[in-house]
Amino acid sequence: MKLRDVQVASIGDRTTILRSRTWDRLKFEVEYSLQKGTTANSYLIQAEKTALIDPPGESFTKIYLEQLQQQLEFTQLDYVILGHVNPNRCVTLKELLELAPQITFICAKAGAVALRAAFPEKELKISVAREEEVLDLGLGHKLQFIPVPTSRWPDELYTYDSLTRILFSDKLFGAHVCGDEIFDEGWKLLDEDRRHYYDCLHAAQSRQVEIALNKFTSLSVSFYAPGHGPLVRYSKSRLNHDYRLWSQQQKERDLTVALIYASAYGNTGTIAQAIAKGITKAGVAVESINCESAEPSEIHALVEKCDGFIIGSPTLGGHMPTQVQTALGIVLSVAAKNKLAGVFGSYGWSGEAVDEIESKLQDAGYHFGFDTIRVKFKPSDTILQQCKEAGTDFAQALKKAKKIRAPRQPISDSQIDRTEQAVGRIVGSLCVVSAKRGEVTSAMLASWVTQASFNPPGLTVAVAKDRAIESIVHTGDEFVLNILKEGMNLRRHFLQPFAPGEDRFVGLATQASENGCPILSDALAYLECSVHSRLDCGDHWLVYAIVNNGQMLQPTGMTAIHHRKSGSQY
Ligand SMILES: Cc1cc2nc3c(=O)[nH]c(=O)nc-3n(C[C@H](O)[C@H](O)[C@H](O)COP(=O)(O)O)c2cc1C
Repeated sequence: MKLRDVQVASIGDRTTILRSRTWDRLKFEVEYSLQKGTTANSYLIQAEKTALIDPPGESFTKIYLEQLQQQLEFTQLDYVILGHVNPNRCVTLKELLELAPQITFICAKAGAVALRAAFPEKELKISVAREEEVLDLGLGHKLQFIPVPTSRWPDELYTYDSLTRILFSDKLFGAHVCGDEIFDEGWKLLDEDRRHYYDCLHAAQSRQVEIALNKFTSLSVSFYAPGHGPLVRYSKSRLNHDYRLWSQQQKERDLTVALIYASAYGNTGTIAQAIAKGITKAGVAVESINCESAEPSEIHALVEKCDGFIIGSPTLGGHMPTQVQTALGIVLSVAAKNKLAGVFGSYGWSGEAVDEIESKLQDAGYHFGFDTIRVKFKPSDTILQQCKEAGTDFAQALKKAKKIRAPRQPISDSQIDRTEQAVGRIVGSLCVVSAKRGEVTSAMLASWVTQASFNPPGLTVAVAKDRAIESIVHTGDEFVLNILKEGMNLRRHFLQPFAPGEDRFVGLATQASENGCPILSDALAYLECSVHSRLDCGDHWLVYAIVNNGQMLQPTGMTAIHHRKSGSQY
């Protein structure tokens, strides 16, 4: 199998897709954590004028430009339309400009600022896209532009071709999966990837996503052409509906965290995304604000209404950027002292910005929901997992505080729900699920385990959505189910609280299984499993796994069983 290539296909009148494909994980960002590769989709419209939409980032620069050269004469390229501008994409743009210096860039206003900053030495031709304007490429191809600024991409821009009725939707409706299918014929299999993509990229800006969705309701769209993954034709209305539903669900959460950050080169942004994922998976909403593009009044309003806030900043020239300084000033003057705080940031060598934010918040008397996160340059996969867990800890602390603040109801025996008592009579085998994906290892105690099929041999485990291990037991992942022996004390070990990223196997005898996940040597038996699918069950994922291999570790002994008084607890 090729590791990277560019697939080219016609998708409409004079319209070609160039899909830069990788079957490997592209980057260490949470959005790629399902490790199914991705495609960076670029589009070419060749009418009387020629327009290229969204060239990929530097991972594909060379192979992409080679393919593009086979589709056109570079001297004939009139426009390059940018759904958003980032440093990664600018690497490709730089080479493209060498080959086609005549091009005019079309992007949103914030994109124009970013482009000029990326190429200070060049006299770029830039046309700022405005909603009411139409770009006529000739032969019926009239392009309409839809600026949809969000906190993560203040320069986000969609493009609509009124002839083919394709909506080029950049970050909206994508998925990080790689394959040969250009369209979404197999969309039912994409559910988990699409949801993961939404959770990573859009859940923390769901308000803006709703505004974006409303911006093209009046357009008749034949299909959506996103920046990543399959084109959306067969599941167009379903995905639109899902995005609305997921955004609505974010709005209905009881608790909200304000995530306020800036990121010049993307590293602090990557950390922010991991923290946000950890918070949202615990059922708490995140509203993110990019200090560089937000109005002070917007920051003020969010800080006032949020239940907790987290501030992130890079260190540049020994300081935090002025926009972060302004935001910090607003936070210090507006946020009530009982709001939970958090600080994070990427730095190169000295990291003054994070220290300064932390000490100012400390001096002002705020309590912190996690230990301040300092990351040297780019976060690794292990660090991202820690950031996610820190986010989950933060969300759990907020939920706990809310419960404490709620007035206590006097409890009498008669009020204990009889149904709960009855549900509590369901028992399960006490097990430890251990999983490893790349560098990341995790484990959890599980008693909601049961055999689910004979052929293939299969079982289900219910995993609470806010468990650290949840993010590494997706479809296709592997784990070991360690079945505990009655009378052993392993249970107590796994019940203790673990800090984000802490090794959960310290002090325990373990051995590696064939699938790489730790086996507890003191377990009664173990099973090596691969995750077949996951069912969304309220606050838990029901993970169905196929057993590939298993062994008794002790010839005698009974399975430990967990008896409960109530179905409202494990
Ligand atoms: C112009 C410039 C100045 C920097 N100054 C500092 C500094 O004073 N101290 C430090 O620890 N890192 C410094 N760095 C490193 C950045 O903090 C580091 O690259 C960080 O990952 C940037 O985060 P971001 O990608 O979120 O913008 C500097 C980087 C640049 C480009």
